[in-house]
Amino acid sequence: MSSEPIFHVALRGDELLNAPRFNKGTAFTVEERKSFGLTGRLPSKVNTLDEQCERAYQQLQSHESPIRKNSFLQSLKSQNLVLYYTLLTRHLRELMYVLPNDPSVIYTPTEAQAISEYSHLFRRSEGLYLTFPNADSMEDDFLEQTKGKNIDLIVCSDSEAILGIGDQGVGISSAKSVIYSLIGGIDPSQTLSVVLDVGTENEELLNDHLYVGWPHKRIRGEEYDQFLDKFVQLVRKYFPQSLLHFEDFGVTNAQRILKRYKDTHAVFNDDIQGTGAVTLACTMAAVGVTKSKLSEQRYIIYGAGSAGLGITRQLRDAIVSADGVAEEEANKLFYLIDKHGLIKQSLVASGNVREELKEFVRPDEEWEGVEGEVGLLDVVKRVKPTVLIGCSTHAGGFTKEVVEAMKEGCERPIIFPLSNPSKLVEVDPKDANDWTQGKALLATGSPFPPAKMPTGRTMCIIAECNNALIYPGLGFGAIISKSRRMTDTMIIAGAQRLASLSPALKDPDEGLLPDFADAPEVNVEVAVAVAERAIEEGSADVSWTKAEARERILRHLWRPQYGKYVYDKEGMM
Ligand SMILES: NC(=O)c1ccc[n+]([C@@H]2O[C@H](COP(=O)([O-])OP(=O)(O)OC[C@H]3O[C@@H](n4cnc5c(N)ncnc54)[C@H](O)[C@@H]3O)[C@@H](O)[C@H]2O)c1
Ligand SMILES: O=C(O)C[C@H](O)C(=O)O
Ligand SMILES: [Mn+2]
Repeated sequence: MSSEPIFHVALRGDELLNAPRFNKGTAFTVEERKSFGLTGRLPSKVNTLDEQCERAYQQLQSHESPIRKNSFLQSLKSQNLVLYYTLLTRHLRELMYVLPNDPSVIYTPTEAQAISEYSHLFRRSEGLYLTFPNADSMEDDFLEQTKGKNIDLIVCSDSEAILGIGDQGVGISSAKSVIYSLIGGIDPSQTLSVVLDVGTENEELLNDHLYVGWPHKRIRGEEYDQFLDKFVQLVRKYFPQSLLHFEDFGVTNAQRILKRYKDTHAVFNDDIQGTGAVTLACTMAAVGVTKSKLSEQRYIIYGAGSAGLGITRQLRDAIVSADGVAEEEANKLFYLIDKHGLIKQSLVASGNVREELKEFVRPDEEWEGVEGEVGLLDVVKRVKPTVLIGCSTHAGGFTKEVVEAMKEGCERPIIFPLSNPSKLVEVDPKDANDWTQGKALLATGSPFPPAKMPTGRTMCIIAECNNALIYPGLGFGAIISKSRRMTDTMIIAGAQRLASLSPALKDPDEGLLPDFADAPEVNVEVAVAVAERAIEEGSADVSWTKAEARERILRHLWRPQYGKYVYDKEGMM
């Protein structure tokens, strides 16, 4: 007999069919139809989940463009969660990764389009919308939405810096939250996605009468901080053991907010820490291929925003802890470039450098002889970096001259153009591969097809260095160990585990990071490493030991399945 779980459910009739978490559609059995008042509400055939999946896949295929497919899946999600996640799980490679001419449907880059067209594609609300003028009712709204739920994970965004496409007013939290369930195995009914609507500077949205967000200029300063703090305190009060994930906040808020709360709750900024972790893993794999150390590299970070600083700090911290280099010495390995050129002393004087970048400022003396701003090509030529990482949103910023200069400076340049979505990539990896005669070690932020090699091996796999390859596991590791903080050391442990799974370490012709199709297994490993570390360092709040982490994680992984329903008026709703 099957070990189908039994659920006690209090909903009946249309209410049950309209609850995506419980709806099974035509898969309700004859018995269930009788006890839940569904016999007359469904056609007679009882389908299996397999048959429903086959039908849903056919319907999905009938939509031609990725954005239509994305909308179809969004509708499916609002109808039947188990079917939605089953379909995604079975077609993970195709829907999450890239086919030759078809970009990822549910994530970057199609999700960027879905967010920018949010108000026009809008059909049904999901999660919690906290809008600035409704701040007075925030606690009631929060409780109304979370009543009876045991929330482990809250993903929030104020949408100021969505990917590289800027201020979108509302959007992203639910797409990031889906990845936690799909790849990380976190039960979707224990997650909450939150839109923090504090207005927008996006004129196009403000002038669009169909815009569904609050049509007002962005709130800033003290009022913004109070609004955000009210929300964070609700999370701490009602779900003290939850993980609070921040996504796509603007550069002036991201680091500041993380710093404010990191010692009082398990908070995580994906663009800073998730990106830092996945890029550290990818760089570790690349230096593994070149048989060198992190501390033996010279790094250019092109774009010193949230991701740029997160990556720099993560790499620096790993150099200090793994290679035993003093922090000040490690800082000197980095050259940060932003829109006004290299971050050096005279730029600080002109007020163009954020406080948090100060430890990475280069001395002016280094650049004597270069007039005005020091550009990327100047730095590449003079410094001969071995690693070039892009998180600038500057499409095409790594020109042929820059890439060729990288190759002149070292045998196997490590080049990661990480800006998303695909159209903002600093260099098409195919070009970088050609311009370096296949010598560059490449990874991108959005999925790209393999590049053809000029000689030797036929294909070069382009690793997808996207935080989604690691944040679900980092999050699960923190949640399962009931950690009250997400510490830097827990993140480094996750990144090291991910690096150890790099296919390129076994065969240098393979990708630097595992394929996204393997992301669920990879994230189990990451979660184990994080939970083990949390227990070891005392951040965890559980009675079990480090040796039990794997078994606990495997036992708690959520995977979509219907189960058998029994009507119970005291049951779930
Ligand atoms: N691959 C990933 O997992 C991942 C994760 C996070 C962010 N990203 C991508 O990285 C990019 C930046 O994201 P963010 O959150 O750091 O945004 P951000 O706004 O915080 O940072 C962007 C920075 O780039 C700078 N910049 C703009 N034009 C530039 C130019 N021509 N030359 C040099 N610097 C320039 C900006 O001044 C800013 O400091 C986005 O495209 C985002 O999608 C990728
Ligand atoms: O959303 C992504 O694809 C990665 C990252 O968080 C980003 O902001 O680009
Ligand atoms: Mn992001």
